[in-house]
Amino acid sequence: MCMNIETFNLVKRFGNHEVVKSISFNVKEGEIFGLLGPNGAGKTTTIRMLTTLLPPTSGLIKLSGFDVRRYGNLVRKFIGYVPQALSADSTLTGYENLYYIAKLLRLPKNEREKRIEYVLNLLNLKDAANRLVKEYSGGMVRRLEVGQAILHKPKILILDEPTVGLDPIARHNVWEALKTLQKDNGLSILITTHYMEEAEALCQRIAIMNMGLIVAQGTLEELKKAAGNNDISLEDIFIHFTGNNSESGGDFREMRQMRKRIQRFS
Ligand SMILES: Nc1ncnc2c1ncn2[C@@H]1O[C@H](COP(=O)(O)OP(=O)(O)OP(=O)(O)O)[C@@H](O)[C@H]1O
Repeated sequence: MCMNIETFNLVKRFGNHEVVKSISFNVKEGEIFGLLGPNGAGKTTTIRMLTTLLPPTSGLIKLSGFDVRRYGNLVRKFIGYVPQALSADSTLTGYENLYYIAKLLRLPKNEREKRIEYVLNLLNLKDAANRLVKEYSGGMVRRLEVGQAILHKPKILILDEPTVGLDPIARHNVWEALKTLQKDNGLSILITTHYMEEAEALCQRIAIMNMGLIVAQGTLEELKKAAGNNDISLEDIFIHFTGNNSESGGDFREMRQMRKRIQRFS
C-alpha cells in the first residue's frame, strides 16, 4: 500500500518549548486518518509542518514520497488544506470564491468552469452558488472551503477541525462530502478533531496526541487492544491514553479561541 503522508521523528520547538516530540505516523493512499488530542496537544503545529507553513525543528516529512523540505513547491501542488480559521470571503458569492481561488491556483481557463461546476455539485452547493457567502449556514461555508481546497485535484486533503461549532446535521453533511471525496477521488484525508463520534464515523485509522507525543495509533480495534479492553468506546480509549475527557476545555486562552471560532459560524 502506497503511503501518501509519512512522518519520521518529527520535532517542533518554539524557543525552549518542545510542542511536537519526535512523532512518526503514516497516512495510506485513499484512507481517512484522524489526529485526535486535547487542546494544546500539538495537532495544528503538526498540520502546519505537513502543509509546509512551518519548518520542522528536526525529522522528516514525505508527501507522496517527496521530502517536503526539498520539494516544497512541488508538494504544495498536491495538497489541499482547510485551516481552522475561515478562508472564504463572505462578501463574495460561493461561485466567486471558487472562481477567485481557481485563478489564484492558475487552473487553465478551459478547465475552470468544469471544475467549479463539479465541486459545486459534489458539495451540494449548486443552488446556492450565486448567493453571498454571508448568507450561508456554517455547514455550507465549511463545504465551500472544502471545495476551494480541492479545486486543483489534490492527492492529499488536510483539514484542521473542520466541523467545530457546526450543528449535528451540518456536521453530518461535511462528513458525507468527505466520504464522497474519498470514494470518488481516492483522496488521502487527514483530519484533526475533538469529536469522538466524528473520528469513529470517518476515520479508518486514528492517532491520539497528548502533550506533543503520539500516545497511541491504529484502527479502532487496534486502539481497543492497546488499551487492554475490547469492549470500550473511543471516548474511553481517549481518556485511557490522555487522562483527559474530550469534552473538557483547555485553559482560558484556548476556551476564548474556541468560543470565537464557534461564534463565527453562528
Ligand atoms: N507560533 C507559536 N509560538 C509559540 N508557541 C506556539 C506556537 N504555536 C503553537 N504554540 C504552542 O504549541 C502548543 C501546541 O499548540 P497547537 O495549536 O499545535 O495544539 P492543538 O493540539 O492544535 O490545540 P487546539 O486543539 O487547541 O487547536 C500550545 O502550547 C501552543 O501554545
